Amino acid sequence: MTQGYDFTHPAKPSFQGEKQVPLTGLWFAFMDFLVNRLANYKFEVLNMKVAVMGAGGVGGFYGAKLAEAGHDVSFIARGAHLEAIREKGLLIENITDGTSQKYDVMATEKPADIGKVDFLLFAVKMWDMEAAIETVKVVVGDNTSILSLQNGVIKDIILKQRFDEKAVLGGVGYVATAITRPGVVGQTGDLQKITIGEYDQSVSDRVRTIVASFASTGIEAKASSDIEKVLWEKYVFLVGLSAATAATRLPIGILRKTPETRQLLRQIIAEAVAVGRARGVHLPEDYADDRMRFVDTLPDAMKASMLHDLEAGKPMELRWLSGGIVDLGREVGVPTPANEFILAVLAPLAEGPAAA
Ligand SMILES: NC(=O)C1=CN([C@@H]2O[C@H](COP(=O)(O)OP(=O)(O)OC[C@H]3O[C@@H](n4cnc5c(N)ncnc54)[C@H](OP(=O)(O)O)[C@@H]3O)[C@@H](O)[C@H]2O)C=CC1
Ligand SMILES: CC(C)(CO)C(=O)C(=O)O
Repeated sequence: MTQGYDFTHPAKPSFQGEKQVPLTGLWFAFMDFLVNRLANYKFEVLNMKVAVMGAGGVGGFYGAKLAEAGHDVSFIARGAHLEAIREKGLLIENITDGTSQKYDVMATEKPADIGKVDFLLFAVKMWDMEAAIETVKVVVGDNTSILSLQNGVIKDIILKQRFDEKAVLGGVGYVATAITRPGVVGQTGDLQKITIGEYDQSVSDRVRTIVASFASTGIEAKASSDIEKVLWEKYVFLVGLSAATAATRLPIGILRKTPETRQLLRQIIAEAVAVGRARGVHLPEDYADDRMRFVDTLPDAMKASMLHDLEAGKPMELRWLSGGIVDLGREVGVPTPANEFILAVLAPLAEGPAAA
């Protein structure tokens, strides 16, 4: 089955570039302009066979949207959540406005039941990643595209090592979701964005298909010709938000107005920006200040998912967030003392309280 998508949809996908540094920025702005022109033509979006590894906050949400867009989606889930999805379907509930939508989807703990897919969406917590890769290998064939919406940049380094590098797309999801009870993914607020792109900076049909599919469901979907930069834009912010909220067990409101914690947050972000720049990522030199202005727009009560995990007695993604910046910084000789401090303070709880 094929579907034609109308790019006059209100949630029209955007292919415009992010704020760029001069010269390199001009090149990427030009590339994104071309993509934008291309995207204004209708094209056939093939129906894809999709597997979603991890039916939690992110996998459940974005996977359900792919089903809504008409794709054949199967979820790999486990435990009580799997049983509930099988019995009653997957419910996406907006906690803020009370709306909900039920999706009758296929769910299994045995990926072999699904067979080879066109598209694999990868969305488990980082501490589950290696085991999940082993489990899900069976759905990956020669023509399978793989997109991880996990946080950070380490996820794609791992995926490129474990699968064909060309299969891996870069992508970033902005949404605030969690499993609120078995079978139910709760979304807070109305933030729902996604940006994806090819690592070789080309504009492929698979990127256009996935962007158009998400856009058709109302998600603010974009393609980028500099996906590495897009990943780092979220990474530097999230490393700061995770570190500051988890280390203090406080939401962002009080942290950003207390001078000492505001300064710590800015330093964590500035170190991450310096690491990214030293690795060739096109982040502006003053990007930490840009991110602090963004931090000032967040709701007072907002906490990063890492603090939610800490409060729920789960492990944390500390070693891939703060720890990732420390490791990636060491590789290029950039000191990261504030990130090292956070890593040390939270490390005893990183594997969960049971390990402490
Ligand atoms: N939640 C959010 O708002 C956002 C999260 N992210 C990132 O997305 C990634 C996923 O986070 P999130 O969706 O919140 O995580 P969740 O814990 O909500 O979902 C992950 C799901 O995957 C399941 N799972 C893990 N391993 C397997 C396996 N081998 N077989 C079957 N199921 C498995 C987990 O089961 P179980 O519970 O039994 O472990 C859980 O249901 C993280 O990297 C996170 O940082 C990015 C943007 C926003
Ligand atoms: C900040 C947020 C909610 C944005 O998507 C996030 O990714 C997280 O807390 O892990």
